[in-house]
Amino acid sequence: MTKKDKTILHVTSEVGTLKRLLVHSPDSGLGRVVPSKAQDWLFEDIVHLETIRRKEYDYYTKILLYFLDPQKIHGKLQEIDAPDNKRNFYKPEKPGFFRSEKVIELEWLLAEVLEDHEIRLKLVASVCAVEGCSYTTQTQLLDLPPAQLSKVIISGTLSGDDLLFPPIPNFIFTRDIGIVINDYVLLNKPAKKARTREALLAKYIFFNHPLFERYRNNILEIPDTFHHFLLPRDGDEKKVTLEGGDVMVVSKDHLLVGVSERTSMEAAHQVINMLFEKSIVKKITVIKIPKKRDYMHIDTIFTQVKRDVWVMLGAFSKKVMKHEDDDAVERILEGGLKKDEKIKIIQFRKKAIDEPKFFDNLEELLTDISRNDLGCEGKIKFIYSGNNKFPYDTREQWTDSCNLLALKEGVVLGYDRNDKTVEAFRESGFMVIPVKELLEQFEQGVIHPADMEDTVILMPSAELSRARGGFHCMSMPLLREDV
Ligand SMILES: NC(=O)NCCC[C@H](N)C(=O)O
Repeated sequence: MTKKDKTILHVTSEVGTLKRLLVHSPDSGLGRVVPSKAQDWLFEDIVHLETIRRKEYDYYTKILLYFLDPQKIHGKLQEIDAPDNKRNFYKPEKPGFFRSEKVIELEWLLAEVLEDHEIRLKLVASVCAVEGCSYTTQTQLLDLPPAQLSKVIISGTLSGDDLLFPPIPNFIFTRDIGIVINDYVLLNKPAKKARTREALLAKYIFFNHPLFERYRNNILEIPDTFHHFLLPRDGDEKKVTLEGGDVMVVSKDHLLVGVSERTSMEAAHQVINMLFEKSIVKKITVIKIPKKRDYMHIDTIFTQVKRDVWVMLGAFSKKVMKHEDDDAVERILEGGLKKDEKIKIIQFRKKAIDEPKFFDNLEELLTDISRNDLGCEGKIKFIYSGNNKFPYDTREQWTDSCNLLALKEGVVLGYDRNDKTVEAFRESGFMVIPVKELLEQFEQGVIHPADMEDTVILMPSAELSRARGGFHCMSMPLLREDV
């Protein structure tokens, strides 16, 4: 990979036109998750590998390339997907791989990092230590060529069905390995053991790949506290865990940090100290959400669509849900929610850190961001999961109705299964188009990505949604145009 473009990392918003991102397409490890282990590996179910790749994720790759690196794909779709080509376009180890410097596949980056002998020694030793491999396995791994080694380290599989260590099926959720904040990268510390190897690989890639050479001093890591090592019980409260789904850059001066099932209060505290000390942002808002599998990270309950449009779960809204039993709703909203099931929002400013500002609900915060950080003047629009109707609100949030990826302002990718949320988008004036149809129109030159506005692109999702993440999770933006 070359460094043709000067700016590699720069993200100052959630909605500026996406120019470069890190992704990882489902590797063979996903096809080896067994039912009794699915939950340990943070999947809701086992998935069908061929379907998740060919019928689902490949569309994501195609649409990303069309928006970010069109010369790789425009006019070539028929040939790319011809059965004779055996999906080689999507496979990093094959000569026909798409090799885009805009839509960057992690397996390919890792292979390039592993070309350096010294790094290969260190990384193989680290992976083997984490996974408890034998010395013989470690030696065997060192003999592999870089592309094959990269594949083995990610999938856990040497060849055929020879499994050396567990797969890391959640590596497709590249959002959770790190987050670009302005010109910095904040590396993550996963809460779940199943995601430990992902963090290790991300660390080696950012610290060693030539692509990020100019940014080595801009890589931020948050350490564990000694309280956590020394105090078995109270130490837990001091545990530092942080996953990218809990971090959102909403403007160049303002960062949101979720405190959730995955991101600890101690991590939020460290992020605040570090980012203020280095003057990376001026304002950090901590959003404490219930520690619940349903919500996992803040990006599972809201994401941004446009400067003045957000999609969110109504449960964290000030509005009463459009529920058939209004009394029950009143009870739930006023008394029914346990204390730790409520959302808490506290905003810190660098210049007056001792005077935090509190927000009562999510809409209040998001409205404040749209108006005061992004300069919107009109009405701020909220689109609710499941059109705010019970039980579709919760059902669709579970299948990532709130976890959308903005390719540019107003043009978002979401799952096709979230019918009521899609209905809400339509009612708010958005166009809705299935990805297959859109790709055909791109190929025929009927539409161009640059001309698209206010559109939800519907992506096939039967298998992907079982992994419990949407396109926001499946992306780590490296470069976005400023809004
Ligand atoms: N940012 C996100 O919300 N990521 C989704 C991660 C899903 C994955 N199965 C996990 O539980 O970690």
